[in-house]
Amino acid sequence: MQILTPHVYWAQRHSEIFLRVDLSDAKDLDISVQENNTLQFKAQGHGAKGDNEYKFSLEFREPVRTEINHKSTQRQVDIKIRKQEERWWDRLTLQEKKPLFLAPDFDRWLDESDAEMELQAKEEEKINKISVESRVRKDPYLGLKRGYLFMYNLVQFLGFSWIFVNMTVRLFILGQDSFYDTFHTTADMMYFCQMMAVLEVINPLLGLVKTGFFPAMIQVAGRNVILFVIFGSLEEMQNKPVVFFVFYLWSTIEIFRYPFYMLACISTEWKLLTWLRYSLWIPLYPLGVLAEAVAVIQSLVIFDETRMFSVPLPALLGGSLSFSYTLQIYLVLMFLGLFINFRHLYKQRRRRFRSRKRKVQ
Ligand SMILES: CCCCCCCCCCCCC/C=C/C(=O)SCCNC(=O)CCNC(=O)[C@H](O)C(C)(C)COP(=O)(O)OP(=O)(O)OC[C@H]1O[C@@H](n2cnc3c(N)ncnc32)[C@H](O)[C@@H]1OP(=O)(O)O
Repeated sequence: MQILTPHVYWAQRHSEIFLRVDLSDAKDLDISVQENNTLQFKAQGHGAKGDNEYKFSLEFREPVRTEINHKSTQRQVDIKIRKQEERWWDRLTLQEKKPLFLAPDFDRWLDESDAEMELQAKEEEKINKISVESRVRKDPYLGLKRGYLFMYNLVQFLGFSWIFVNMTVRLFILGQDSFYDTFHTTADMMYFCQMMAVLEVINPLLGLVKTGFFPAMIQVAGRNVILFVIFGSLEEMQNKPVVFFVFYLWSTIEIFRYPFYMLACISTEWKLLTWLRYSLWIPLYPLGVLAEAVAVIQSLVIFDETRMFSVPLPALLGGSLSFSYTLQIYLVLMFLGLFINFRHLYKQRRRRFRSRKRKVQ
């Protein structure tokens, strides 16, 4: 029996070499890497010259590991050999002249930069897998937390949408007259939503969201002072047009903010919604605080007249200290709060759009 050389096709990656030996139904395989860094191949099979014993040897360009991975199929023998060092080789063999039986395996062939990209993609995939696995392992309650947040955001979204739609419809039907009974038609829902919003201060404390505790506190406390103390406790304030402006400005941002959070809970993003969530506050926040300041100023006289919440003082000091003094201090705090939250939202906006830009690049 003649001993022949089969056709061998090769390709490489930074860490390994792939050889495809064109031999079908190969048996009695004897494949090894000798100490002189040479691959010895011998097998019985069906090749270009029919059934025969085929053999070849290849002295590699650089050291390889001696362990070999091979698989014989009906059509070919696949061999995988690991390089000793992860490096790109400019050719397979030590000898410069390519053996006649050797050719590139174009099914697997990649040039160096493509192989680097493939390597990078594999690395990224590995890192992503590890980070997802470790997140799931670290936090077995992730699903529960997301479910809770989704429901919370959904309820808030429905509440604020109801207020917004109700006010808009009344504005179209009644025109300016609708300004005067905003409180009586929407206050219950606003009470409900704003009481629920206390959870927005608790959520970051429990580590459920990445929001800063302080900005959330300023936001919730600021609104609740206006809603419960100024509008809720003074009947004289309840039919003033300022209620309309305050409620309308609050609900306008919330009908975009809560759906944005809902999508975040299911790892989804709508670009337009994200843009609205991180842009609408620019006009709405100062207008909202301005409307709230008008409400506080209008209430000062009423608190002075009714002496509601006034602090009793000895007769020598005038009998009582009107709550309006506290509110005057609060007015200053409001603009301080506006500054803190404006800066916070500005940073959030930059972070959000900068990271999106980076992802696009
Ligand atoms: C000692 C008491 C002092 C009191 C002093 C009071 C002074 C008061 C002065 C101020 C008064 C303000 C009154 C308010 C007026 C108005 O509202 S006017 C209308 C316009 N208003 C707005 O635009 C503000 C809307 N509100 C907010 O944006 C927030 O409440 C905020 C706290 C101010 C900022 O939000 P924040 O959560 O920090 O930013 P985000 O980028 O949206 O979120 C950060 C990450 O957290 C995730 N997340 C947050 N919440 C949730 C949630 N519920 N569900 C799911 N996920 C959530 C969010 O997705 C972000 O995650 P990443 O995208 O991965 O970063």
